[in-house]
Amino acid sequence: MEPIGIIAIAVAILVLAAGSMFLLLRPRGKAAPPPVEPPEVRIPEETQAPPKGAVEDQEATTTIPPPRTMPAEPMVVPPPAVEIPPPSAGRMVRLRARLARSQNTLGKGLLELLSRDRLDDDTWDEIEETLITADVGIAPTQAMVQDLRTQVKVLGSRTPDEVRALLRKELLTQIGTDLDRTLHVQPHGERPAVVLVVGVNGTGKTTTTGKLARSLVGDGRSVVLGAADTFRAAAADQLQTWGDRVGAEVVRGPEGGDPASVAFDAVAKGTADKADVVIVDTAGRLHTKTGLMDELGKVKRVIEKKATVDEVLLVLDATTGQNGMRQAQVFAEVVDVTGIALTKLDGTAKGGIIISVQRELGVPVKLVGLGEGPDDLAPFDPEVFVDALLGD
Ligand SMILES: Nc1nc2c(ncn2[C@@H]2O[C@H](COP(=O)(O)OP(=O)(O)OP(=O)(O)O)[C@@H](O)[C@H]2O)c(=O)[nH]1
Repeated sequence: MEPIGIIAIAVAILVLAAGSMFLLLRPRGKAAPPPVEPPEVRIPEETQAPPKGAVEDQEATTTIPPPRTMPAEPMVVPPPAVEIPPPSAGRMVRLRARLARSQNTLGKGLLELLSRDRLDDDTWDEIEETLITADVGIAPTQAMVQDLRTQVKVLGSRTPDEVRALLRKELLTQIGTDLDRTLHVQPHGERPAVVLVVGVNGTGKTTTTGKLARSLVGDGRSVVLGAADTFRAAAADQLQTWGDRVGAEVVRGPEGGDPASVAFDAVAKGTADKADVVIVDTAGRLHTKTGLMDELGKVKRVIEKKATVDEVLLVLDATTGQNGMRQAQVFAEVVDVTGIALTKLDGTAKGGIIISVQRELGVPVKLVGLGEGPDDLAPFDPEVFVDALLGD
């Protein structure tokens, strides 16, 4: 065969082979490019979020493997920082602006009326009404009007300064400047002084007990608190918070337990710790007079097995007026009240209650509550009070 023939046959074989290879390898139909799958990410078991409902089921099932982490260090909760409260002196001066509403009624109102050129019967009626509205009470109001009438006659024409001096003197006479308003909280040698806090619930009894503890600590005394208001569970917790803040021990009993037993334990603790003062917060429910007498009488008798009750503080809410006064009278008949803590005197126009409560109960107001802040309880100072009412 001619070389040209051989070449032609070889080319033909090559073309045939290439054609059949193309047919074999050609893709069938128009295929889409394969989707690009994201690479699989494996999350370590501990960090996977639990399926919905797994948290609730955790207690009921044992299928959740225990955590593989190292056991955590036990959490140490730092004890609450003990505060150093300010001393009680000068508090009433600091809080005098809180008497603004009583200042408008008793102070400015009376000053304006007494400064009129002619003081006719209508004006004296207005003066009387102002005093009654401020809760001065009927009998003290009549006494005040009588005194003021006499002195105005003596004076004749009056300068504003004279009117102010006249009213200042009269208010101080009615409030009393020579009553013993000191709190009896001196310890007896190794034995602490005991303060019993009584009064209707909601008057601010527990708050006043806590504030008093703060103020005594601020004056450098050591205090033990007795949560003998076992009737209201939250009262003991409330007192605990007050005590914790100033580092005062709080003795409490079971809810609904015997208040006398808590009072006894508190006095025992105060004696053992050589505390200066034990303050006992009582429930003093006004169910019946005999029930109240039994409860408070027992608390007092039990304390007297170990100590003496130096002070029985009656807490009275200044905003409750004559109704509060009637309730206070029941307490005064049941225990020998030695002093009154008049709360919520801030924001009330009824500052005259100081005059009526002292007259009705025959005991001095020793403390006044002038706000919800922890240091808003002040030893009552008649001169600062009257000057705050009359303005400078
Ligand atoms: N504005 C004002 N609020 C006061 C004053 N004293 C107490 N309060 C508030 O009166 C409310 C009642 O006080 P509590 O101390 O819980 O009353 P309580 O008499 O102890 O009540 P019980 O524990 O149920 O006996 C609280 O909101 C106190 O903050 C005060 O002087 N001024």
